[in-house]
Amino acid sequence: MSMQAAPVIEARRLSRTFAGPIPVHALREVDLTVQSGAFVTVVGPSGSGKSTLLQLLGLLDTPTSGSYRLGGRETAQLTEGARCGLRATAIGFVFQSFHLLDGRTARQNVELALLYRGVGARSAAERARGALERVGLGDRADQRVRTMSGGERQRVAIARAVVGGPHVVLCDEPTGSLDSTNSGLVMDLLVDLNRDGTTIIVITHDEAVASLGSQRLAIIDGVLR
Ligand SMILES: Nc1ncnc2c1ncn2[C@@H]1O[C@H](COP(=O)(O)OP(=O)(O)OP(=O)(O)O)[C@@H](O)[C@H]1O
Repeated sequence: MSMQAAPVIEARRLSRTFAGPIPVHALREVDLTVQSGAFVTVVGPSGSGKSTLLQLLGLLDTPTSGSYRLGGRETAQLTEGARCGLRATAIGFVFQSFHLLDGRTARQNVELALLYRGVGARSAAERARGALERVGLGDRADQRVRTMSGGERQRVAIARAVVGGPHVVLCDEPTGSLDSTNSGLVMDLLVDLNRDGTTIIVITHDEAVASLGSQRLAIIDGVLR
């Protein structure tokens, strides 16, 4: 009776080689299928290809070979403009070092994600406030990010990542700059968002974070399994 929806992510034999005197095979024929609502964790040692994988999945880099479908759409032939557009609407990013505008308020940071996509100012302000409430920072919306703790900054970054309703949220070592208390808060929040239906992919060194995954993967020397 039920029809299987297309996976959010479908990578087939995805490879990325960095050219040079000695070429680096950072990713080797990676196959990855992520269904809507999954919580994927990827662990691997330094240099194993984790960031390269996330860059490809986030349309920040293009594969040397292989196919990558995002939200049912093949991405290989997209123009740079179309890639940017798809990245802005389909993907939320959370980085280890937050990548926020420190001189702006929490709300301004979250709003910007919507304004870039052409959402009207008033609607953007409302949705930003809602997203900040969702991460427990409703009362901090007008505080400058510069004056916030690392844990609070990461929650602002998560609000920014989810505010546009992306297909998937990609997290690169989201707890890497946090102490254990704040790591715990951020992990709880990611689990919570996933329960509400957000598809999440996290790359991490942290076994505690990895253990949260419903789909747990490891990458070694560019090979994912
Ligand atoms: N732009 C680049 N040019 C050349 N080599 C690169 C480039 N980016 C990554 N590499 C190489 O590709 C391999 C995988 O790197 P990647 O950053 O994906 O690893 P990682 O698992 O994320 O490592 P870490 O945990 O230390 O961040 C490494 O050998 C790295 O040196």
